[in-house]
Amino acid sequence: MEEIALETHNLTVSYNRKPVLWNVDFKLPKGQIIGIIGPNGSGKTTLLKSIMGLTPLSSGYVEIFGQKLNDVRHRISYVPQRESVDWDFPASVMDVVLMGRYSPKNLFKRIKKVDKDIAAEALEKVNLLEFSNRQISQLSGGQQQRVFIARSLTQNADLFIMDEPFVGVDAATEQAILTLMQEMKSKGKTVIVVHHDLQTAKDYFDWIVLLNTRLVASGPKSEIFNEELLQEAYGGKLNVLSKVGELVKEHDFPIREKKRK
Ligand SMILES: Nc1ncnc2c1ncn2[C@@H]1O[C@H](COP(=O)(O)OP(=O)(O)OP(=O)(O)O)[C@@H](O)[C@H]1O
Repeated sequence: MEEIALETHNLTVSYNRKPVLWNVDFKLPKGQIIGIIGPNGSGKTTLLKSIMGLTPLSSGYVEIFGQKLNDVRHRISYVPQRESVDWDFPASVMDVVLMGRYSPKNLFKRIKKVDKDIAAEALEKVNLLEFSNRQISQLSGGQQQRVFIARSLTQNADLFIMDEPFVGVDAATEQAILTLMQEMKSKGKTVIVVHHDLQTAKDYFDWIVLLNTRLVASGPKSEIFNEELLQEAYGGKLNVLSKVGELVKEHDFPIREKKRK
């Protein structure tokens, strides 16, 4: 593999002694858009939290750009799941985006004009500049999601980690977020996204990690979208996703991609 952005080694995480991630071991390439996919409760959010040091590991370790989290924290931007945020705190949209300009090392820095310009530019990118002074609690769900992405953009990170950024957003916002991800990729950034929708995963990501408590597979999407692996990850739930057969057929990537070239 080319350069590695992130690797986990025998990662096990338990809640109340019940493992929700079991011996998860993978390496993710730099400069790609990576989807973490799996059914409800398969440990996707827990995986992101353990990468970010927000949940204790039972065993194993994580390396980011070959280093420990604390040495590279300033190079990572994390956008949590929208439901996990308390949206009632009193802060304007601009305040929230400006938070991206602080880091644990400079918590008390003074915000300068350049920071405000960067924040305004990020808000412009997510089409929310006109809402700068609005209280964050007075935005729609999709708009709140975009504010968090704007905050993430101001951090000048090399690795972006996002938990379900497409949930509850309209088609235009979904497209805007995808475009931003592509832009990040074109600048050599790595984007890791938790995503639950198999149907769209095939279009959105370059690389897929299939998770169901343990690692089912990790690889370029052309290698991952086959019925056997999807069955392994989704098991009986695949019957619910009635179109999975079509999905696999439709997803004859190697042939299609070759034709396109
Ligand atoms: N703080 C917690 N305490 C106890 N159990 C938890 C906690 N957080 C998550 N779990 C459990 O761990 C398992 C994995 O949860 P996680 O949120 O990581 O899954 P997920 O794949 O992100 O799910 P979804 O697609 O539904 O968001 C689930 O069974 C969940 O109930």
